[in-house]
Amino acid sequence: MTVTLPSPDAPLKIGTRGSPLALAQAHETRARLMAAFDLPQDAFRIVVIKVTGDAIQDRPLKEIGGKGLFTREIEEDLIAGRIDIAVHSMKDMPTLQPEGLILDTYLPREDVRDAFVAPVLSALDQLEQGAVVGTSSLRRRAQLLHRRPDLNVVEFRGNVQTRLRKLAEGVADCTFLAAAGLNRLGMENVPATPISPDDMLPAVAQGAIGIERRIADANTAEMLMAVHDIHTGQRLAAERAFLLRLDGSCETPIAGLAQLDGDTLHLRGEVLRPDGSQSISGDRTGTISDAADMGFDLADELLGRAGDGFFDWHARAK
Ligand SMILES: NCc1[nH]cc(CCC(=O)O)c1CC(=O)O
Repeated sequence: MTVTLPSPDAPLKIGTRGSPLALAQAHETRARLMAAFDLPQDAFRIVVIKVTGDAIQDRPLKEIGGKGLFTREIEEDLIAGRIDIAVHSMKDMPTLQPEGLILDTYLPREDVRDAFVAPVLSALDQLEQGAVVGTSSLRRRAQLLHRRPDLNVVEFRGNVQTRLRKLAEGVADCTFLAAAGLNRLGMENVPATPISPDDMLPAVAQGAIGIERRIADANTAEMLMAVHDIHTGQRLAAERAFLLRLDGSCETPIAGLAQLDGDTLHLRGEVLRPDGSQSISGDRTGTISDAADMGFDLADELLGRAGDGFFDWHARAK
């Protein structure tokens, strides 16, 4: 099949949220497509789409509830043809997409680690007894409380810039941000120390950008193959299968990371109680062709070890 390339007269419309990080990811996608096909910048149009999750800033996400708070409007525009592709942070994406859409193109993954961000301190163990940690991530909250039950975790919503401002205002002693986000925003000046995945296992798909499209749009599928990163795809296949089997929603503290060593895939996963009182983790090693099965298998093991009742808060929250 020959690809019909976009042009300034018929640009490819790239849908994205309007946060600085989302825009940086859309710009990276455009730059990679421009390079792959030797296209000018105006062969693309970046379309900023307002989503519910960004509009409501004063309430915790779990109170607003509902799935797809950051994606629904974008996916509606994609289905309706108002945009041709949508660019997402893969870690914010549900494991299943709406009918007619597919999310199987991934750009090369950035740093997967979480970073410890504090004006003065450089590591978690330097925090005083009872120190205040700002985060809106259930996973980070549970992982921190598991290690340091004395910490005082407070809700910290908003985009990266908002959280850094709150930190500067002294609302919390420290916060945690994905290193990938800081790198993509070029924020080298932020006092951030990356944490080894051995100490804090990242969210499934952290650091990966995904590009969603209409299944029926064969031309776009062909184009996107030129920017897809196979290794990221193999790692996310394992991680997202793990998440799918656990029925991961935004209400469940889950962590997962797959790493490649040649053709060998190593997957680690963790589930926690939201209050940090229990953490259950495990790992699998296999070949890349078994990626999804490794994810399902590890999830089954952790579910079995967790036993009845472990996920009860999840049922209650629904
Ligand atoms: N939930 C917000 C979100 N979604 C993706 C990233 C960072 C970039 C990435 O992981 O790809 C962030 C911010 C953060 O966790 O600090």
